[in-house]
Formats: sequence, C-alpha cells, structure tokens
Amino acid sequence: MARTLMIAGNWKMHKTIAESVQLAQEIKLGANGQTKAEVLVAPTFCALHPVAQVLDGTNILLAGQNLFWEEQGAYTGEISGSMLRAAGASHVLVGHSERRQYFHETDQTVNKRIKAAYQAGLTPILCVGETLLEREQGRTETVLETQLGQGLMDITPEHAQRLILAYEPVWAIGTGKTASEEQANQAHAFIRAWVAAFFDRQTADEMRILYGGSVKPENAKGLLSQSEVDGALIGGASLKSENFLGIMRAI
Ligand SMILES: O=C(CO)COP(=O)(O)O
Repeated sequence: MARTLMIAGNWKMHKTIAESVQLAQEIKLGANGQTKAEVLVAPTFCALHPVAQVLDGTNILLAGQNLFWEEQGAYTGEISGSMLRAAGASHVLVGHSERRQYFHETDQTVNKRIKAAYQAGLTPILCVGETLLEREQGRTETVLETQLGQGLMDITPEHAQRLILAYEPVWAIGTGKTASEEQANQAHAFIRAWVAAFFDRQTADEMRILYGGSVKPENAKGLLSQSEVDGALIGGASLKSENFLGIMRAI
C-alpha cells in the first residue's frame, strides 16, 4: 500500500507575520519540484492568511494549530473551523500534547474539535502520544487506545478516510530525544491495527500516521524509511527553512 508521505511543520507560537511570510517564501522556493512528499505548514492564526497568499498556486498545504467546536459566538480568544477555512487552511491539528498539557484539552474536547473540523470541511490531524511516565509504566498502548477511541468517538467511516494521525510521544517533543526507529514503527503499527479494528482494514492501510518528536535532517531518513511511518510532524526543525527542506530532501 503506497501512502504519500507528508512532511508537516508545526510552527507553534513562533514567528511574526513578516517572519512567517519569509519562511513560507523560502519553503516555497526550496520545495519546488524537490519532493514527492505532501508538504504542510501550520503557522499561528494571525499568519495564516498572509502565508496562504504566499503559498497560493503551490501544492503546499496550510493548517491551523487548533480550532474551537462552535461555529461563532461569544467565545473570546477562540477560532472556528470555517474561519480557518476562510483564511486558507485545508487542515487543522487537533489534540497536540501542548494543548492537552497547558490548556486542559481532554479526549472529549478533542472529539468535539475533530467533529467541528469535518463540519467545516477541514482535514484533522489528530495528535496522540504517551508521556515518559506512561511509557515507563508500560502503559503506552493503553494511553494510545484511549486517546484514539475517545478522540474518534462517533466519527463516520467516510470521515475516517480523510483523517491523518500523528504519533508524538510527549517525552520526545522539544527534548532532542527521538523515539528510536523501532519504537516509532512499533507504536505506528499498534495505531494502524487499532484503526483497522475500529474502522476497517482498508481505512487503516490508507491512513497516514506521521511521527513527531525531535525530527531533524540527521534522523529523518531513518525514521521515514520505517514501513509504518508515513511522514513527520516537525516542531523546532520546521522553523528554519534549511532544516525543514533538509528533512524533505532526506526521503
Ligand atoms: O510537537 C512537535 C510537532 O507537533 C514536535 O516538536 P519538536 O520537533 O520540536 O520536538
């Protein structure tokens, strides 16, 4: 089953509008015809539209980093799926561990956001992953199972066909500690088997499962050559075009 690799940059809370536009321009120039992978960037909300204008006419995709589940209303500080769409996004990250850790995101609110993403015509990228303590206690699979089962509750098989998953072990995010190729492949295989059981085999075979956690040009080739790893969700190394492009060229 040939799945198109995805190289995704999560810019987190980094870069002004001007800096985001600059980075997008560098990626646009560098990626031009250079990679077979699908490329995606997720800037801050305020940089979405300016970056969309830079990327117009390219096949580089744009994602929001989060969304609220209501369409509009008195929800100070939030943003809806349709607003992301209008700004030029086609995708949205949901349930990133930083959202879970710092903003009290739960599997239940993740589920609401996933549904809202579909409602708005966005493709969600659901992030799951265990903490160091959970891994040490041998609870990795239980944690993944819970995050997936509750996060994807009542999602239709049709919608599941458009879903992208990201396995991001919390202990590997921004720490410089990468999951070994075997650890990543094993977790991805577990997630794919879970998808096959929850939805169906074909959906599982076609689903992209990205790895995230200290991916850089030096380790990208090894991780991305694993049979179950269908791309990367990159934080720190996506903030410099030479690193992000280096990862793209590593595959
Ligand atoms: O959280 C991540 C991507 O969403 C990974 O971040 P780092 O690549 O900085 O470890």
